[in-house]
Amino acid sequence: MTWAIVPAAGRGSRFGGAVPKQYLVLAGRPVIEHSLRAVLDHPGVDGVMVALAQDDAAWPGWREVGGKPVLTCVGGGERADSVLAALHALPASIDDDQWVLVHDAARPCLHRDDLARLIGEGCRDAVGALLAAPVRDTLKRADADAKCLGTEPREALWRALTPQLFRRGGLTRALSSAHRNGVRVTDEAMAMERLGLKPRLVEGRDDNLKITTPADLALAEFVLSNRKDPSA
Ligand SMILES: Nc1ccn([C@@H]2O[C@H](COP(=O)(O)OP(=O)(O)OP(=O)(O)O)[C@@H](O)[C@H]2O)c(=O)n1
Ligand SMILES: C[C@](O)(CO)[C@H](O)COP(=O)(O)O
Repeated sequence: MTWAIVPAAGRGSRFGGAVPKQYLVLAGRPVIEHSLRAVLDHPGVDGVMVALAQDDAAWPGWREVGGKPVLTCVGGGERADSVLAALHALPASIDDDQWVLVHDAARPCLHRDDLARLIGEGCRDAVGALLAAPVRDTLKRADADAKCLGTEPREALWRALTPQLFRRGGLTRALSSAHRNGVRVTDEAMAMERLGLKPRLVEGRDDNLKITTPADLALAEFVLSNRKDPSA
């Protein structure tokens, strides 16, 4: 029913350290393995294309995970470039109408219930969908000196998460258009929005965090070690 794309070509500059964060050990496995297993555990996901950095020496070389095929390609300078490279590298058997699930390698705590709901609701939407979490904090806009300029209304604000689910052809066209026009898009939904499309937000768990700094890795360790069923 669908293939996954896992962008994993980042260098983790905000995290720091010699080893890119997607290869650090979390609850006994590399961060990326948790993210791959989280998407491949769904019966509707047939395989995964992983976008790697050029000459990625840390990639373990898996050719399958959980009995499903793991293919790799070389990513690009920005996350969107890596996703676009992976879209082009997908097997030709995956036609333009087929759904593709894009999930950050740096989001190891994806819960199976969130994925099931995203796929269930997203596949019924004409455009596609993404997991997102409603903003629950008061949001401030600041000046260059970190002085409050005001408070932003948060009623309609959500934090975009991953996975994000779009059809291969439409997503390829949207990301290609953004690239051609020099527009930096930070997620797949933004590329679709640019074309006037309205992806559906599917509420996801707050603990589907992205590993960006060392504090996030400690939090992810807590999240996974406190899940009743670690593969949940
Ligand atoms: N050129 C890039 C940049 C990022 N990513 C991937 O996109 C996901 C989210 O990106 P981010 O958290 O920003 O990772 P990094 O770019 O590695 O982090 P930083 O911005 O701190 O360098 C990660 O799985 C990362 O590996 C990618 O595939 N290709
Ligand atoms: C795709 C994403 O995880 C959605 O929140 C986010 O945009 C990635 O941003 P990053 O700066 O590339 O980590």
